[in-house]
Amino acid sequence: MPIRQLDIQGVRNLAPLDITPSPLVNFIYGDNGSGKTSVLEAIHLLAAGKSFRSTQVRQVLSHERDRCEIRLRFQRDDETPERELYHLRLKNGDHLFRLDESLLSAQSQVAALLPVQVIEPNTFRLLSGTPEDRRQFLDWGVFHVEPAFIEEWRMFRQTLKQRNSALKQDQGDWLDVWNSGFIESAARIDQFRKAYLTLLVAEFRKTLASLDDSLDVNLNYYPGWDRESDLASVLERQKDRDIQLGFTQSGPHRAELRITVNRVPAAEVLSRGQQKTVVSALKLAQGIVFKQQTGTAPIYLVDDLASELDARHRLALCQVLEDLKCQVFITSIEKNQLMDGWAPADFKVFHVEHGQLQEETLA
Ligand SMILES: Nc1ncnc2c1ncn2[C@@H]1O[C@H](COP(=O)(O)OP(=O)(O)OP(=O)(O)O)[C@@H](O)[C@H]1O
Repeated sequence: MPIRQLDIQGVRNLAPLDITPSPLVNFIYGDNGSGKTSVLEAIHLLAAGKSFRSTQVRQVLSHERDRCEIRLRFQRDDETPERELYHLRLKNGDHLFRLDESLLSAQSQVAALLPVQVIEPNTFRLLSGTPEDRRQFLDWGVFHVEPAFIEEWRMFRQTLKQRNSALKQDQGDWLDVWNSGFIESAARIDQFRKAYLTLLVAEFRKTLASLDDSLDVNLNYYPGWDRESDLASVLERQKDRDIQLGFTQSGPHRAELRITVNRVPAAEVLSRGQQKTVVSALKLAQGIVFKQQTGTAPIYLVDDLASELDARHRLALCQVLEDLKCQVFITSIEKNQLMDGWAPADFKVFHVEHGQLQEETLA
């Protein structure tokens, strides 16, 4: 799924840039504050519709400009023609996404075309963050390998909204109207998630072992309701409390991926570096499953590779990325932190200084 050409304008401190990345590994190095992360952030803004470090997209736009523009040409595989994705975002919040000459109505259309995975210094928050963070992680995988999932999820969200609205208006008698659709949709979402998890868990185990074979981490799926009961009985049992609270306490919107070590949440027992290793293994496993199911790998954005990882773990992570034969953009402060002990088969090096990005010619 490589990006063949990348053109960024108006993002943070970056001077307008237009580069032809390697279809495999791209090293980006430079001093603190030079603009390395901003390059990754721009790709993420187009591919995922948001920044991975600011909750407010507005912050990504250069102080000096009223808009940012990101344009890239990508190719799904060698057999398919190149296509162009374009994203325009104005300071007032207006934005658009375009594929070749056609406007796209939903960002999810871009996400489906250009799947990206991010490994960055705050990546460990997947373990310490909210159940919703882990649910979103799980659903990224389901969305990308099961085309029917997004529509099912949209329908479920709609039914949930209507059910919650009935609860808020204390219309308990109406709940049965929504319950059957809610339960059917919940069952389908649960099936999609479980099928995906079977694939993910197997790859996660192998990947974690190749990054660090001393870690023994378990993934447990909680569907969003008491596993011992069926959802219909749970809803019936919780009806009065749901009315009191004004929302539905159980269902696939409450699903979670529990990540534990000896039954204790991994975030409570693992060191920062170990947490980063586990989350990296999860994200790499998602890429491996994605490639198995679709024939092509996602693009990896690895920001500040060295943060929290020693040389051995860095090298192991890079090796998994190389084996996956995916396109990678990796940043680091020191060039040798990137290239020490690892010389991928095909790579380009870019240096960033005060927002200016230059490709280095390799001897
Ligand atoms: N909206 C903005 N407009 C212009 N400049 C900005 C804006 N937001 C941040 N900056 C500046 O742009 C630079 C962004 O740097 P970035 O985070 O990409 O650097 P980096 O090379 O990844 O640094 P580090 O190694 O410290 O993580 C910083 O110097 C920051 O002060």
